[in-house]
Amino acid sequence: MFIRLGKRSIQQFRHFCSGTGASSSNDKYVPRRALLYVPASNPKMLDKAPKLQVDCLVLELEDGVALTAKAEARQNIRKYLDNWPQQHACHEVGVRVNSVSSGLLADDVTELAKSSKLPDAFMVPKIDSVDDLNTVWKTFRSAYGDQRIRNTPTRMVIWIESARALLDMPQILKAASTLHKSAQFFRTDAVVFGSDDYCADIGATRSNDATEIMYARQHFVACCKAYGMQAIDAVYIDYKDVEGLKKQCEQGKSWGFNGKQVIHPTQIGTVQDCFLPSAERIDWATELIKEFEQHQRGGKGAFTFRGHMIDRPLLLQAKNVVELVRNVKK
Ligand SMILES: CC(C)(COP(=O)(O)OP(=O)(O)OC[C@H]1O[C@@H](n2cnc3c(N)ncnc32)[C@H](O)[C@@H]1OP(=O)(O)O)[C@@H](O)C(=O)NCCC(=O)NCCSC(=O)C[C@](C)(O)C(=O)O
Ligand SMILES: [Mg+2]
Repeated sequence: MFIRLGKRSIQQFRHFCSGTGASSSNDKYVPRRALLYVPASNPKMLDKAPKLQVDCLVLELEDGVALTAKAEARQNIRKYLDNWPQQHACHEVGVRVNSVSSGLLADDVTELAKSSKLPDAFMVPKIDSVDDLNTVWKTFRSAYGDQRIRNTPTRMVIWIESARALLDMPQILKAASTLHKSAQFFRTDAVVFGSDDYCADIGATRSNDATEIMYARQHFVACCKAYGMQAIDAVYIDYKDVEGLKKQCEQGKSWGFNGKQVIHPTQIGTVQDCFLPSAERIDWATELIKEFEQHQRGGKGAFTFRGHMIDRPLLLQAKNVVELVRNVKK
């Protein structure tokens, strides 16, 4: 539904991917090429949400909602959960609650827990420390009760938005994985870079070419990938500048990001097209995996494919391409 590829590539792909499916809903790969914020204080935007052809919807309670509108926005999301639309065009509906440091998290979660429905993901901004993560867990346990938040398919997506958090990412991401493994709390499978808050934190001036966050973005990707999590790139706030958005998407993709945050529906197409592998790349991945398997059977670890030396790391990159395309199709 979301991709524009030749019929042949898709058929070739389907054939290739059969049998490589994820084992359970908890392990499922969720495509998050674009994450669109929908401020929950705006009923008109919420009404449109189910039809938006975006990989991931972020029903927003944090900075996209004024302090004076928080209570109403919480109720709007609770009602959205209660009257869960029969169909969504997206792969994931997440709710971005307020941060631990805001002092508003408990009120958010208490209201959301009144609904019997859990969203596909809870999204938690400004995770600054391992302590913040533990507070999130305790807040959810106290509002929902232990049983409702254990072993569910609901994911957690967290935001890194300060210098301290950026440097402490290894500890934070490790703690998120441990919380899932030891307490069966929501699985964290994606991390989002909150570059505007990060710039405010380090005193940088935000620019369209984003040189001020180059180091942070590259460090961020390395940490996400070290812990097996998707890396979601910065918002491009100049939402009418399509060329600038495209350029930043391409840069992020080539650095290893899996997707990008968007604030306006007009940004979705550019971002999702960019983060979808091209037909040539899919062909490369499909053929490479086939050849790798043949060489493995012949006892060879490294071999030449289309003029390049191929070994296991290239195989893993090819498998990422396969998995993304398989999951992007509903
Ligand atoms: C920029 C704004 C104000 C322009 O809003 P607008 O109404 O002036 O735009 P428009 O061009 O007139 O809108 C055209 C149509 O699209 C709709 N529309 C427009 N936007 C949306 C949307 N997001 N979701 C769903 N529908 C949307 C809008 O309702 C309208 O529908 P209509 O033609 O039927 O009248 C608006 O797009 C918006 O509110 N976007 C979300 C802003 C937001 O949530 N920001 C917070 C997240 S980013 C952040 O926190 C930072 C970060 C990550 O944490 C960190 O880097 O630190
Ligand atoms: Mg932020």
